Amino acid sequence: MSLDWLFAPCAQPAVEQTEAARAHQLQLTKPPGSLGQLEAIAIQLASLQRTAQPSVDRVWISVFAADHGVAEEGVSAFPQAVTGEMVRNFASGGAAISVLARSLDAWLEVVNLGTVNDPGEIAGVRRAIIAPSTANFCVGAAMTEAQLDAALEVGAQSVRAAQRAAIQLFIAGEMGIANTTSATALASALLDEPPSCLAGAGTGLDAAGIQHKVAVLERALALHANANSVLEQLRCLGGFEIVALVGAYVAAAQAGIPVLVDGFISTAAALAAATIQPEVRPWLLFAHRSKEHGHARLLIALQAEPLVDLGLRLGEASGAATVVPLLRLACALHNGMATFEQAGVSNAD
Ligand SMILES: Cc1cc2ncn([C@H]3O[C@H](COP(=O)(O)O)[C@@H](O)[C@H]3O)c2cc1C
Ligand SMILES: O=C(O)c1cccnc1
Repeated sequence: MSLDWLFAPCAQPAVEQTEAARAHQLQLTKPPGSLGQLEAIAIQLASLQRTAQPSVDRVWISVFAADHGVAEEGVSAFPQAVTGEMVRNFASGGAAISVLARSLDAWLEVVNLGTVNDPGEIAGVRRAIIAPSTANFCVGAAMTEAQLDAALEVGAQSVRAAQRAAIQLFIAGEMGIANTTSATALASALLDEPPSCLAGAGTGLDAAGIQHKVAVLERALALHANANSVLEQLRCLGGFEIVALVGAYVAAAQAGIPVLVDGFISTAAALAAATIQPEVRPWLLFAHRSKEHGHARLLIALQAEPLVDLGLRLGEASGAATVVPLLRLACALHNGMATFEQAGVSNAD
């Protein structure tokens, strides 16, 4: 499989719609700028959707699930079997993201890229199995080149499915025990910062657990010190679900679909995507600041100002889904408020 598609150009936001939306906001019956980030979101969505009337009624959520070889180093508070068990829970409607997707009337696609405790064929799960797990990246590369290509392609396939459903906003999330270790390794490599500055509690490690995680990460980063392109860093340190997120973000930007990014793991993937192609960056909106320690640092690197900080640290796309109502309200205000002229309200002198 060729990776040529990954370097195909991204869509361009519509500058004229940015200007028109900005001018429109100034006409609405409120002091200029008083709706803060709600104004900025509406303007950004108008530009990305190339319309005077932005909307995020039609939302797509893909959750990519996969297991990690590095779990055998004891870096998570939970056992590896949880990944496969949660795939079943996503599909049967009991997971946080299942409830959020239902409440938002959003499409929910669950994608299994490889779980040790494989739930098999179940309704509502797309099987895109690459291997039961990545390899332990403390011992060797997490995956082969062919597996990297395949995982990127799985993410792009989700975007194509979302495109067929004519969706207006793409969200992706992840599930994979030990994937905060993989995401932290990736963040360390991309930012060239020590893991001690980025590692956090994940599912709930205590201080000693985090110290052990840092030691594991230091070993892994030393082993893969020669990985000096983003794709090589993804291959050596990534997970199948993280690589699928990268593929999805690039494909969404190429397709001209706005993306709402979730928490720490998704943001690490977003940084990888924007490093592969800087033109991905304008298509990304950032939902929330996760409680996971390294997230703030990743957001700074992406010059991203997330909309909320609710102390979330779940993943699964749950933080992004939680913020969709705010995006809908931003659009409703932009499209529905009266202008000074329409309402007969006096504007500033
Ligand atoms: C029941 C359960 C549901 C989850 N949903 C997301 N995660 C989150 O926790 C995992 C990452 O944390 P760590 O690196 O510490 O393993 C990922 O699966 C992530 O999506 C979950 C974790 C658990 C236990
Ligand atoms: O912010 C996240 O994405 C996150 C944090 C902790 C555990 N899982 C995911």
